[in-house]
Amino acid sequence: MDNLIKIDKKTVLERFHPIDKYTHKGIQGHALIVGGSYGKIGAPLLSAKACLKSGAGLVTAYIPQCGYDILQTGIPEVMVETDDYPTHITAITTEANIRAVGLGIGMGQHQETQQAVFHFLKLNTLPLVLDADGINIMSENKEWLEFLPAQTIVTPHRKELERLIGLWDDEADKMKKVISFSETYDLVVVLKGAPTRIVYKNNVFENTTGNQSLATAGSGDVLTGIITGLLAQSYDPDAAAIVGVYIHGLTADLALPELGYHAFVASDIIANLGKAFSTLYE
Ligand SMILES: NC(=O)C1=CN([C@@H]2O[C@H](COP(=O)(O)OP(=O)(O)OC[C@H]3O[C@@H](n4cnc5c(N)ncnc54)[C@H](OP(=O)(O)O)[C@@H]3O)[C@@H](O)[C@H]2O)[C@@H](O)CC1
Ligand SMILES: Nc1ncnc2c1ncn2[C@@H]1O[C@H](COP(=O)(O)OP(=O)(O)O)[C@@H](O)[C@H]1O
Ligand SMILES: [Mg+2]
Repeated sequence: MDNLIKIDKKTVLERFHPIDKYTHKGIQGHALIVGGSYGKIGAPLLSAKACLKSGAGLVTAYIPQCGYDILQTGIPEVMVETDDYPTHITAITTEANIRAVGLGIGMGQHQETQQAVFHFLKLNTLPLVLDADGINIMSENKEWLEFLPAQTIVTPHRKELERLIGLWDDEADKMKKVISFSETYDLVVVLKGAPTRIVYKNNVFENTTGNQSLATAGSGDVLTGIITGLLAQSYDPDAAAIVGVYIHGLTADLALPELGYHAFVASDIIANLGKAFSTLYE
């Protein structure tokens, strides 16, 4: 592919914003993580934690009631707003002054949740990351793609992509279809995999960090949190995606000597975020 740009340290440093000495949490931005359902509260917990540990000043998780104690105990730094319903999300509202939203992880596709997404999208103008069931719900309601703000970031794995754009013949056909999809709806598409590629405005970026340790439950939920955290810090959406996938992959490379390929879990991505971001200051 002739327009392929490698995501390496140089590409990332061109887009990275070091944290200013005189910043405060208001400047660092307030992110909203929307997701979770009964049995899948771990997803927003991991995502919200990763979001905060990627530099967002404040993070609120919007989850169904059943996740309240879990979130508040799992990460006391994160604020929580709950839906009126116990097991899944039925409305998406917040009192907070939010700068970026990550939506869909562990959320399920209950009919009421789909309606909640519809009403949210009709009013929302905030920068947005859509993952997991956020993507699956769009696949079930393709006419809603029109409501997405410009440069919304979508982060499908292979199956989620197939639901969203349909099957492709081969790799070249897939990239052609994704580029066209990205242009039609003005989306930053993060094609998760080995390697992860990012498609935006006819440019294709390919990540150089990460390894098979990342093939573990919740690693995509963590990526959503990282990218949402960067968006909350006012990164351009394509830059947030590029810096996010690089840092996410780098955590697995840095942890490899200690954890190997087997013992690495999604929480280890979060545990290694500090080391990964620090390499950008060296
Ligand atoms: N602790 C929690 O709360 C967790 C909650 N989670 C939440 O669960 C929900 C369901 O998400 P999900 O991705 O597991 O299900 P789904 O979209 O049906 O995909 C399954 C099929 O797709 C494929 N496939 C999957 N990954 C692929 C990849 N990387 N690369 C390529 N292919 C891949 C694979 O298909 P196969 O290869 O077998 O044909 C597989 O059978 C979602 O809301 C999520 O946030 C999870 O994050 C886990 C931790
Ligand atoms: N073999 C691999 N090599 C590199 N990265 C991988 C590999 N397998 C999975 N990943 C990464 O792990 C993440 C998996 O995301 P996803 O499938 O959404 O997980 P989950 O839904 O369980 O959170 C993606 O960022 C993907 O690129
Ligand atoms: Mg996922």
